[in-house]
Amino acid sequence: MELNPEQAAIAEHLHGAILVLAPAGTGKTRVLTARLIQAMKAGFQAQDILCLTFTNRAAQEMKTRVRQEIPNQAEQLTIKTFHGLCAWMLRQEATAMGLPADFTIFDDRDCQELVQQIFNLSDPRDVKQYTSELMTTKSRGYWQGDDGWLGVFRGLGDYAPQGVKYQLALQERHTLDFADLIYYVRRMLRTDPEIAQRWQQRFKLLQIDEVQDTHSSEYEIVAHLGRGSGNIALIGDLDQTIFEWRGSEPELILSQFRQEFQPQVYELAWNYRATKSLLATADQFAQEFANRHTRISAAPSCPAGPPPIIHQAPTAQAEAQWIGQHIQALAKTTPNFSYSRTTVLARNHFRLAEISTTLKAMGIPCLTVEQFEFFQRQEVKDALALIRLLLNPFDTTALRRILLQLVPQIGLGTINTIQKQGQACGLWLTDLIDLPTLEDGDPFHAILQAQQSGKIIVFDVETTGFSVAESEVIEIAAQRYDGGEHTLSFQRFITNLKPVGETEAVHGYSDQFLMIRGRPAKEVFKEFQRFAQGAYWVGHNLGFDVKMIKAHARRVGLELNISRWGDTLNLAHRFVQAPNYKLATLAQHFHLKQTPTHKADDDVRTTVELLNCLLPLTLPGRPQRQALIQRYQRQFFPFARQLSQWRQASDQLRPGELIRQVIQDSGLYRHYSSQPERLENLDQLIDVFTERDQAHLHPHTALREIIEFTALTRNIDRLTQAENLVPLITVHQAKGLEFDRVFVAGLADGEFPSFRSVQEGRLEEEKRLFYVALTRAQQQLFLSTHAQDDRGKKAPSPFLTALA
Ligand SMILES: Nc1ncnc2c1ncn2[C@@H]1O[C@H](COP(=O)(O)OP(=O)(O)OP(=O)(O)O)[C@@H](O)[C@H]1O
Repeated sequence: MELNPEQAAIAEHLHGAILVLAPAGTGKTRVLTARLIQAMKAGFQAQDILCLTFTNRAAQEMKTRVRQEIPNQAEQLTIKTFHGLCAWMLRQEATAMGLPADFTIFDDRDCQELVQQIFNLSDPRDVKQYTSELMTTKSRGYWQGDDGWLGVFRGLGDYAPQGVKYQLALQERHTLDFADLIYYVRRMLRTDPEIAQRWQQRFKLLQIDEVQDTHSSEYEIVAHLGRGSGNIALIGDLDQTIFEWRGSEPELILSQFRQEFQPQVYELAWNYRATKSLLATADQFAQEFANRHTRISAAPSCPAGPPPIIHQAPTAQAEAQWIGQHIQALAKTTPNFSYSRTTVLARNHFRLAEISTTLKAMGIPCLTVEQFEFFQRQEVKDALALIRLLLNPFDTTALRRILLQLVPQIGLGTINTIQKQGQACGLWLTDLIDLPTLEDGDPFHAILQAQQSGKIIVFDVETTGFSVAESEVIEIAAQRYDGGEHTLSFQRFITNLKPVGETEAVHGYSDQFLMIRGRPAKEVFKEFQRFAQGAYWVGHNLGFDVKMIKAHARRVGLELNISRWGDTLNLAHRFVQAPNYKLATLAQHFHLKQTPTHKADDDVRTTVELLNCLLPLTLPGRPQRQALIQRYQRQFFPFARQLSQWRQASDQLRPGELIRQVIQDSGLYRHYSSQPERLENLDQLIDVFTERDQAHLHPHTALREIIEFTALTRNIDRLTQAENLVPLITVHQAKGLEFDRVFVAGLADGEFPSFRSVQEGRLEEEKRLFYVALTRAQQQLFLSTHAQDDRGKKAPSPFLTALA
């Protein structure tokens, strides 16, 4: 990869802190990629490097480029978005944080649906606004006092109690929203010194792209991770700050970074992206900024190029046609014309939707806003909800969706009654899709019965990681529980086959210790099976442990029969209001004698005591729960049976095969049989699941990774150059991208700059947004507007006037 001397100096500066602030098109992304390669050549291990990008698409592109140069190491690099990084960290630390280890992630729409229910809203604009406020408050907030979530949501004023309700609903569903990802990581790093220190030592080299759009809570995490090695690079362009409305605080972050890390500052002067003429236009416009940070200069190799074409059409329809005609002409006259190298940008989705209708009618292949939102499409969301429910049996939001769409005998009235009446007695809607619960008539029937006959075993395991296919169980501790009096205990170490590596810091057992004290896995599993024979298994936050122990036993040729088990985390979620659900917090809440220590046998003793406190809490609501189940069980049985069959299949089938079967059996094809486009999308979804399957992972882990991808992925991540279609995208989405030809449409006053942003005092950010639009073009730029729409005359944008 060719670099100029300034770029090369940055790529080679690997030790210590650096700050690169440089204008659009000067090769920041190129340098970051080159720097990763350089670091590995200089001896940094790929697994010690962290690179944060703004989109999954950018992360993917960077990985692909590194792979071309250093094929066998690229996979070990951690190149992620902020949310991807946090999800990955929390997955590893979930148990210590009192979060369910099998949590799933809610996308924006799921959050909005929940907000709509909890805040009882009808106007979609209100739903969006409330959701956004909730998220901002949470990702900024930190809870210091004893008032728990109420403290976090204090900023919401009178609505704080609803904020708490929303949070409890997430908790019940074993899901985290995007703001939770940031929130929990910050809390973890602030409150758990052991974990904080471990993470501080985790990476030896860090680089963060697009720093201008980073929140200070995100910076807090990055700064923490960077403090260990001090090798941290921040890169960005203050003139392209376009997310302050969503809470980014670039000036504050940079001043903190300068103060703490004393970075060497680099600048990049030459723009390699565009023609001299287009750069002169961008430069002219940037003079409008109240506070300009960088100067833009054309690299000597840049061609002169034509000036931008500016056009005012009489109507919006005529403007769209003008764009279409130009694209058609370009396609005819340009050798090797590629539709995907031409884009239409606009300030809002409405304008793009209008233009896409016209372009489609003119036969121009284009990728519309709707197509970008693939994972949000109704039929796709239906199929994803089914899979989510397989992975996470507590996902009430997914269940509500499925019941309303696919189970005709269950309507909103039934769902609301169960949820409302269930709240008072500890019954959840998701209990009604659990076959054993339907058969027993109460979710706690089996555990209460096992308690009476002294047939509960409480257990805990230590493992070498969180990969179901690869990690090993290295310790099992268990106690037979008979009401707390007489206990028979079990405790064994297992010799590991692969080195424990970094996980030693978590469980404290070295390879050497396990070699001396451990025994072969198969022997230990067999003994444990004998010990636990006929008992009901219980543990704290053990959804993940059960998967691990089953998978490990299967690898050594043993089928462990753990069909039913109970979780004290689940009991606590239903019957205890605690600031969090870590074992230690609950031990404190109930004043238990035994406190947990992270050692499996101590934790088992604590869990036994905890169970003693929790089981009596299930008794008062028992008659109401039984009555509710009896009333509705017939309606739920067929779906519960179906789900149980899929769940069994999910242990064996690869994700692509599983989703195909689920889509077929669920009746989704039938449901959408009259809408071929939706059927096509379902088939496309099967393709996504097949393509993204990582064959080396356990089917469950692979499935979870894909579901996480569908939640974390942003619209723009689906933009691929391979499909030869003109992408129609908002300017915000175009950040970091480049195209041969760019059309910026809807440049009317009130639309761009947006009326609302100007009203709210964000004209400067609108200017920067327009600057981002101008700097996406490599060869040609078309700026257009219209003189009139349904509501009357429209003046050209002042941004256009500034270019005249
Ligand atoms: N030294 C170089 N020689 C030739 N081309 C270069 C050089 N450096 C960068 N480029 C090209 O210039 C273009 C812009 O580079 P890149 O996308 O890395 O810039 P950037 O600073 O990240 O831009 P932005 O801030 O707008 O996202 C790309 O097409 C890249 O390949």
